[in-house]
Amino acid sequence: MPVEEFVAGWISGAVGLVLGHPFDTVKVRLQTQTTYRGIADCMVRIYRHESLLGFFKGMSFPVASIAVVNSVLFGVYSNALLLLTATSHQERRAQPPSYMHIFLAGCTGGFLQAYFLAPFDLIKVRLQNQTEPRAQPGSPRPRYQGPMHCAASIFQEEGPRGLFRGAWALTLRDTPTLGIYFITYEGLCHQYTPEGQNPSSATVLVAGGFAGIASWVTATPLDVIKSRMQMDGLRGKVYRGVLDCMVSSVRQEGVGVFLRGLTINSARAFPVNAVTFLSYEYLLRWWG
Ligand SMILES: C[N+](C)(C)CCCC[C@H](N)C(=O)O
Repeated sequence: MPVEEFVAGWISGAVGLVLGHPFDTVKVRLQTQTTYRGIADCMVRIYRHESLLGFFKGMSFPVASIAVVNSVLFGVYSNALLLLTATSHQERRAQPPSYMHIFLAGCTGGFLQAYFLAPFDLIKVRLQNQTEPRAQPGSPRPRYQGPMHCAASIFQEEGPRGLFRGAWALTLRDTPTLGIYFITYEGLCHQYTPEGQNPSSATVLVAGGFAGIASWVTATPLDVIKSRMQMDGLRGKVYRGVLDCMVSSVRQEGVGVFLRGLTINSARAFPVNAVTFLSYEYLLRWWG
């Protein structure tokens, strides 16, 4: 089983993640709190109240965990394609796999990574939603002191299953949309690359960026539900499941609720996934 894909997936994921984290914090706040009037208002208030550091809340854990999550995604995707088409990463340029195979391999990668991602994502969302400014003398202490404390508190208060709160919504969000992610990427690369050649850096950046947008646009409705399920219980409101969360969100806020965070998700998706795919391709060619 080729391991390069796993390592390349890890490094490229980390590069994309740091770049995209400030967007991500604004998104999570907009999706789960109702006090902000929009993206700009949210950014200004985070900056004023919590300084630049406010945008990077909850980042250390995802950076550490992306090693597992992105390597599972890219590693499983690439190895699933190898199983389905019997071609390696390099050979696929000359013999492109069918879109059906790309989609299935992407869905498999998405499905498996969701389980690794679930606890890390839960902790990230809980920390991002703490609005207290960072430790100033006399200020109230936030509920969670950091990622490990957050993980330990959830474990103590809600048991090991508590760490998987929202995991089902996350799996539903990621399985089809990661199929869409890889189809868009491979499709655009194929379109703009002469037969049998490697795509140019510009092509990889643009195809990666649009893959990110296509996948995030389709993922946003379930992303809203996922974030809400992860915050559930902390501030009252108890949803009976994914469907119940959908129905009660729509009843209270209208169908527009599914679009919450769409603009910011897309704005974040382009640069994050452009650099993710660029570093992924180059690492593999370099080791190739
Ligand atoms: C499937 N869904 C759109 C949810 C995620 C796509 C993941 C791609 C990348 N790690 C990123 O954070 O943008």
